[in-house]
Amino acid sequence: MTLRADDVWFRYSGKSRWVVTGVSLSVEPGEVVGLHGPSGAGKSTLGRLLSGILRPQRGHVSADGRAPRPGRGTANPVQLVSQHALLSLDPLWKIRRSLAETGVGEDVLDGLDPALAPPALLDRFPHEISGGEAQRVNLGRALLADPRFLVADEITASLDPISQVEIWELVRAAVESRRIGVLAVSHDRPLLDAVAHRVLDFQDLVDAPSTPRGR
Ligand SMILES: Nc1ncnc2c1ncn2[C@@H]1O[C@H](COP(=O)(O)OP(=O)(O)OP(=O)(O)O)[C@@H](O)[C@H]1O
Repeated sequence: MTLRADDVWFRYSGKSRWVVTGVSLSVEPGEVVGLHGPSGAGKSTLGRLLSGILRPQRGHVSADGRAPRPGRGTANPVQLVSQHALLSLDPLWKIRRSLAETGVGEDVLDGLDPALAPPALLDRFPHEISGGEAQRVNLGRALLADPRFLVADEITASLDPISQVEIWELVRAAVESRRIGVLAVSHDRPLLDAVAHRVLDFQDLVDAPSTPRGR
């Protein structure tokens, strides 16, 4: 079971520049791989490709040999968690309902690991919780979907230091107890050095020519 990108090329429209140019990488179960690079390089785009939200125009993405697909009845084995936790939560739904969206019954949530479904937050709306709490809920929702891989895109970029530590402890616990693989995307190199087993530089992954051969 490996999350793989094989010679992946992507651009947002036919006339725009290629954002992801010939990228190959792999993430193994139980491994945290850091992805570092400057703003605008294409890290988030690669994260969306790896979680199946975007499809490459060339090359392949696979998790356990199959393309990850969000929203096809069964839970996506590659869950994406992004920086903007509050935007990921429906403002009209209580946290309980957002977490239950993963397929866990709303009534079952009270008995689950409080780290994933914090009891004090379940009956609040998103506007009634802090940014750190929202990111904890967002991460809990991704983990309740029982993924094999997590793409964590700047998940603590806008949080205070204590919330940052709490969130990364939760990720590391999931890596160790469930052996999920994590791609941790950030432009904060010291953070990646602290949380990842190895760190890739986006610039080292991209193919030198800015268009795929044969086009
Ligand atoms: N939905 C979109 N439509 C068109 N272009 C986009 C879209 N999303 C991103 N881009 C462009 O793709 C390029 C890469 O963006 P991306 O968000 O992947 O970079 P990033 O490395 O994650 O940057 P940051 O660290 O600032 O989040 C940028 O030039 C951006 O303007």
